[in-house]
Amino acid sequence: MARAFVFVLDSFGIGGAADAAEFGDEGANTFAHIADACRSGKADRPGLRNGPLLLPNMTALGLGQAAHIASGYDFGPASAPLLPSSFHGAAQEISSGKDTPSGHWEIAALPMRFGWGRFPDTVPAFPPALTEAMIREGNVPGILGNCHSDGMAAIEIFGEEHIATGKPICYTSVDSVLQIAAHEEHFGLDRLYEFCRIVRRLCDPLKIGRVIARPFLGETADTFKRTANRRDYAVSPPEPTLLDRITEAHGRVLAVGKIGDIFAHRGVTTLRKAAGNMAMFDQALEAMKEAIDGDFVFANFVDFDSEFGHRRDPAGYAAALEAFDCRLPEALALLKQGDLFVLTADHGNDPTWRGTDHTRERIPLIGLAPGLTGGSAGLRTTFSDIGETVAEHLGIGPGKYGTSFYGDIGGHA
Ligand SMILES: O=P(O)(O)O[C@H]1O[C@H](CO)[C@@H](O)[C@H]1O
Ligand SMILES: [Mn+2]
Ligand SMILES: [Mn+2]
Repeated sequence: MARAFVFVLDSFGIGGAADAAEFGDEGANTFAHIADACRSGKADRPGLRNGPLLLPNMTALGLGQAAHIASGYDFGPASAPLLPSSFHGAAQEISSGKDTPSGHWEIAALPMRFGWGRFPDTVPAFPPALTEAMIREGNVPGILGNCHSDGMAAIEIFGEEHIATGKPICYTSVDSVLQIAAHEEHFGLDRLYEFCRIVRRLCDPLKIGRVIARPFLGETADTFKRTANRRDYAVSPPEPTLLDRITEAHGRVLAVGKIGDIFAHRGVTTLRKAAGNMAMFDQALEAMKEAIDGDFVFANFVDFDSEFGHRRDPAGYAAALEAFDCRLPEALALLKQGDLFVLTADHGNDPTWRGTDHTRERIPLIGLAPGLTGGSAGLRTTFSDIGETVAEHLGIGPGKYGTSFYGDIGGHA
């Protein structure tokens, strides 16, 4: 028996996806372009950060090697010594989407190769029958938006009209999402959640992955601010995931952050939530301390994606990575012999790229397995290899989709 920990740095892609061109993302590379921006002084921000990207702890786990495996990128500090028992590699996604559920479900050994519905980039974006049903069943006077949009732009453009009319702001993106922004006080937070539950049901036949509540506060376009009360209403995974397999084997899944929502709370034993990466890190440490043999701690750090990737803010993203890296030793210090600790990502979100959407990229898999030899896991053909490695580590039989790399890093023969 043993314990396993997977921390997902939401959107921390490392480029090189073989199918990036099919997504309009050829050349996108979240990590490399942040590092390049830092190196050339383009990610300096007084009072926030300066100079080259410094990630000594992730570098010691093999981030540089992982980047090189994924795209040939040379991070430079990759020549620094690696920690004993550390391992590194990169993985290609096989799911058809580059969204958060696709990435996480594939990590949890359930790739989604087909099947998500999406709304076209037209105005209106939603089919009239859906819009009519949302208004009628949701008992609202109409909807605003009805288009593809960046979330902050949607609030800036429609927020004041929303307050005046009570019409929720409904928008989408290239992902399989229908997002609903509404004012926490004028519209009401509970009412927004209730409206989202109704829209969730209406979206089921359209195979929309998530309906997302995006509450905000403020009174004018220049003062609107989204709050931490975002809530995702996801469809249930269509087959058992690693989380179900672990709980069936009587292990516990200790989820941190968005993980509960992403898996529609299936296979989740306990859930810890917090606002902001640092508070989330505190929660992840608490989960690590609580974990006993057979348990799996699965944590998501969403700020990288929502605060910096979608906002196309390389300096902010770099600062968030550096802050995360600084805290990593606290997590590593909690590891015992026989534990498996993995840092990875669910997709890319290159803050130097066009638009505001995710980018199709490979993901890093770096970590520490005290007691094992560690080394290179190479380039994996699916994110599911991470889930299968966790399964093998926890003594759970193999699933249908991925291949464990546990043997490559010195695990069970
Ligand atoms: O611009 P915001 O509202 O953050 O939207 C983003 O959030 C959605 C869910 O993560 C993505 O599909 C993307 O559109
Ligand atoms: Mn994500
Ligand atoms: Mn996102």
